[in-house]
Amino acid sequence: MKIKVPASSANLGPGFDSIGVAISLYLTIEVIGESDHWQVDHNLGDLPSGKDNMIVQAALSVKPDLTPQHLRVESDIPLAHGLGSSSSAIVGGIELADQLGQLNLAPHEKIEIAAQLEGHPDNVAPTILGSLVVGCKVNGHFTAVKAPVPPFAMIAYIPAYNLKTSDARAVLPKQLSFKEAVQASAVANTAVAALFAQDYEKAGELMEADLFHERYRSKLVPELEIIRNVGHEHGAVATYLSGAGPTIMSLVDPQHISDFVDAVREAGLKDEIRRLEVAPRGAFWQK
Ligand SMILES: Nc1ncnc2c1ncn2[C@@H]1O[C@H](COP(=O)(O)OP(=O)(O)O)[C@@H](O)[C@H]1O
Ligand SMILES: N[C@@H](CCOP(=O)(O)O)C(=O)O
Repeated sequence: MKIKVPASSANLGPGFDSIGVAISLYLTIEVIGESDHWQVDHNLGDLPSGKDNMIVQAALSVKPDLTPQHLRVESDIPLAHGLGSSSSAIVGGIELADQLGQLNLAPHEKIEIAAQLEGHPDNVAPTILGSLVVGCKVNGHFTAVKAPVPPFAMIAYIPAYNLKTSDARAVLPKQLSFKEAVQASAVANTAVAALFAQDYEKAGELMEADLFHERYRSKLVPELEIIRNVGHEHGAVATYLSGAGPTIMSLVDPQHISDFVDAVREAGLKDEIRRLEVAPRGAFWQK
């Protein structure tokens, strides 16, 4: 049995800690069988291979008495690159506990557990539900709503360097003034309204008008402004910092993909560019 868990791209500009979209790169967890200790064989460098692996930790946080398993983990989600690898690991662990422990958790219960572990729902909610999701914490619990998926190609520029989410959060201010907070939230609210109205001209402008995080993080990811400017001339409806970065995501009119990619190259950016798809389905099991 295998669990397949999609990646995710969070924030979409002003939806900081709130909006995310599931992406068609996958973490795969294969259950080989019971063992006398937790064993995680993986292709992910020096990540833990035992009980201290994040997937196992998430599973045990749901069901501490789970029988240890031998797992084989493969992933095409780059680590510490703003594509939600840690959220996919957490969601994978919750799915594992749900299946092995026959817990029959409902999607909203999985979101609650995963968002508590991750601290915010923007990656975990789409990773569980699939497609584009808006969520928040309210009255002490997490809530999430699916939104229409924009009909554009998701073109990711994936810099070679890593950026840990914790490092990219450390550059954010502790406080915003009341005036700034009102303006930042007004931009986010209107962006969400435009996404639901499927008015992508307005949505694109608003997705590029974030005031919560990108202006503080752009010094860590200087490619953001370059690609955003290229996008304005070459068919992108919006370019945003994917999660905490360093991946930069552009929503591009499918007719303009090669023009856009050529222009990014002409701007001197040499790292990986990938066309990704929105994953319509969240984490699932297969035989
Ligand atoms: N499959 C996995 N198994 C165990 N730990 C993982 C896995 N995927 C990610 N992680 C942990 O999450 C960290 C990356 O999380 P983070 O800095 O939030 O970046 P991102 O979620 O954007 O990839 C990795 O360094 C590792 O500690
Ligand atoms: N809202 C978070 C999202 C982090 O996503 P990740 O993919 O970088 O883990 C943030 O912007 O810090």
